[in-house]
Amino acid sequence: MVEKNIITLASSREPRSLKLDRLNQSLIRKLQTSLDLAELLDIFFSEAADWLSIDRMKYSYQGRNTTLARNEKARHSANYGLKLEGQQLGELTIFRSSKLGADELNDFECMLSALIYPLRNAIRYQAALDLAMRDPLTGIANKMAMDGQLQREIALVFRHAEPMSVIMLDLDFFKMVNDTYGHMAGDAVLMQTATIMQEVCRESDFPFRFGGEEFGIILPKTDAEGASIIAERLRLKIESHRFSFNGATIPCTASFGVSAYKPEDTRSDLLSRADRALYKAKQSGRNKVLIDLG
Ligand SMILES: Nc1nc2c(ncn2[C@@H]2O[C@H](COP(=O)(O)OP(=O)(O)OP(=O)(O)O)[C@@H](O)[C@H]2O)c(=O)[nH]1
Repeated sequence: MVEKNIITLASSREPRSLKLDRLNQSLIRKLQTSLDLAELLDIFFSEAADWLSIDRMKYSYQGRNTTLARNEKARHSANYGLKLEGQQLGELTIFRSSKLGADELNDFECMLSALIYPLRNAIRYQAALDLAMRDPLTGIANKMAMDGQLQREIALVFRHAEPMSVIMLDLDFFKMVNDTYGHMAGDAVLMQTATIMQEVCRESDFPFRFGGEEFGIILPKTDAEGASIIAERLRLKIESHRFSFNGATIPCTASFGVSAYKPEDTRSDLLSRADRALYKAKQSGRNKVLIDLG
C-alpha cells in the first residue's frame, strides 16, 4: 500500500512532456497491433480521451463516418485534416465540454503523429481487401466475399432464429450471346445484369457474381417464399430488359434456383440446394424460378 503511494507520488512529479513521450511510445506500440480501422480508432480514442478528457471523436473518410463518445453533449471542438505524403487520410474532429488549451492541442497533435502511419496502413489494407472481394468486371461482390458473408449470415440466423435464403441465377444460352455478338457484348450483358440485380435487391441483400455467367443473392430475414418472389421479379426484369451493346439489342433470359436455410445447414448445403433447383430450372426449359425445399 505504502509502496504504491510512493510510486504514484514519483510519477505525478514526472514532467508532463516526459509522460506524454511515454504515452506516445505505448500508443505507437498499441496502434501497431492492428490493421483494422475501427480498432485503431478505438485504441486512439481511448488513449486520447484518458489524457485530455476528450468527450467525443469523429473520424470521416470518403463519406464514411465513425463516432466514438464518452459524452455526446460536448460542444467545443478542434478539427484536423489528415494527410501523409500527399495522400488524404480523412478528417478527425475532437469534442470536449471545456475549451482545449494550446498545450492540450499540442499534446493531441503529438498523439496524432503516432496515429498517422498506422492509419495510412489500415486504409491501404482496407482498400486491398475491398479490391480482393470485388468482381473486377461488374463491381459487385465476388465468390470470396460471398463465402465470408454467408458464414456471417448463418451465424446470425443461428443466434436470432430468423429465416435466410439464397438465390442462384445463371444466364440462359450465354455462349450464344458471346458467339453471336462477341465477347465484349457478353461482358456488357454481365455488367447490366449486375446493375439490374442491385436495383431489384434491398439494401440488406447481398448480390454477388459466382463466376462466369452465374450470379447469386443472399437474402437475410427472408424465407423461401419471399426469395422466390424476388427471384421472379428479377427474372421478369431480365427478360424485359433491352441489353444493349454498340447499338445492338441482345435478348437474354436467366434461370433461377432458390433455397432457404434449414437448421444444421452448412454454407455448402444451402448453396447446393439452390444450385440443384437452378439445374432443374435449366433442364425444364430455362427462364424460370424453381425452389428446392430440401
Ligand atoms: N463475355 C464473357 N463471357 C463469359 C465470361 N465468363 C464466362 N463466359 C462465357 O459464358 C459461357 C457459358 O456457356 P455455357 O456454360 O455453355 O452455358 P450457356 O450457354 O449459358 O447455356 P445454359 O447455361 O445451359 O443456358 C461460355 O461461353 C463462357 O466463355 C465473362 O466474363 N465474359
